[in-house]
Amino acid sequence: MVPVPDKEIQKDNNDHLVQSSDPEHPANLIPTLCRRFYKWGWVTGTGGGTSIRRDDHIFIAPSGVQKELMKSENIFVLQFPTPKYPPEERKYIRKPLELKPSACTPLFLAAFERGAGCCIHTHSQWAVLVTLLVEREKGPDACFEISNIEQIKGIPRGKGKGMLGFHDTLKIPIIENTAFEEDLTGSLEKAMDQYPDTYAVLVRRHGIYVWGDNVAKAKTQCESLDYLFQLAVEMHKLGLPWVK
Ligand SMILES: CSC[C@@H](O)[C@@H](O)C(=O)COP(=O)(O)O
Ligand SMILES: [Zn+2]
Repeated sequence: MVPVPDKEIQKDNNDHLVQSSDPEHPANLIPTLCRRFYKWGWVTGTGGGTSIRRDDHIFIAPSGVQKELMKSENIFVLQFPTPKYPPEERKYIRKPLELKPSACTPLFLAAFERGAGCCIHTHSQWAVLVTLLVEREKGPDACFEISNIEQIKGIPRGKGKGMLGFHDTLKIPIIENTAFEEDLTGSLEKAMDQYPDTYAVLVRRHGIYVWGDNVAKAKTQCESLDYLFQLAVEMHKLGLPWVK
C-alpha cells in the first residue's frame, strides 16, 4: 500500500479505516477485548491495553483513557512497518483528535516486528505478584518457571514448534520496570532476543506483555499465563514448588 501523504490525512483523517460493521474488524475488536479484559482486572484504571496488526495496518488504543469505555472512533492506525523511534517519525495514517497514542506503542511494535498479529499488555495482579516472588533473581537471567501443570500446554514451544508438553518447563523472562512505559522497549527487545521462543515478557512490579500470531492465540496464551500465575501464587502460599 502507498503511504498516505500528510495533507490527505488532515483532510479526511482516514476515518473509514476504523469504520466497519464487522465485529472482527480490529477497530471493533480492541474495544470489545478491553471491555472483557477490564472484567478480569487486566486493564483497570487506564493501565494495560491491546494492539492488533491487520496486513500493513496497526490498530492502537489511545493513552490514558478508560480502556473499557473506548470506541472504534478512538483508535489510531499506523502504517506498518514504521519507525519505533522517535515517536514523531511513526507513520500514523489515522489520528483521533485530542488523543495521544498509547505509551505502549513501541513495545507493541517490537512484537509486530517479530511476526505477532496481536499484542496484549495487562496489569494483572497475578503477573505482578509472580514478579515479586522471584524478586531475588535480578538481571538478564530473571525468569518465572513452572512445570507439570496441564495449562502449560496452552503455550507454544516457539514459532512453528507446536505447544509445550505437560513435562516441559515454561520460562517467562522478567525485565525491570522503568519510570516511563516507552523506556521498557530496549529491555523488552533484549529479552525477546535472549528468549527467541517466548511469547511473553513479564515486567517487574508492573504486568506483562503477551503476543500471538493472531488475536485468538494472543488472548488464549494470555489467559493460560494468567491462570498459571494465579496458581503459582497460591502454590507459593502452600509452600509447593513451581518446578518438580
Ligand atoms: C495506570 S497508568 C499505566 C500506564 O502508565 C501504562 O503502564 C499503561 O499500561 C497504559 O498506558 P497508556 O498510554 O494509557 O496506553
Ligand atoms: Zn503498563
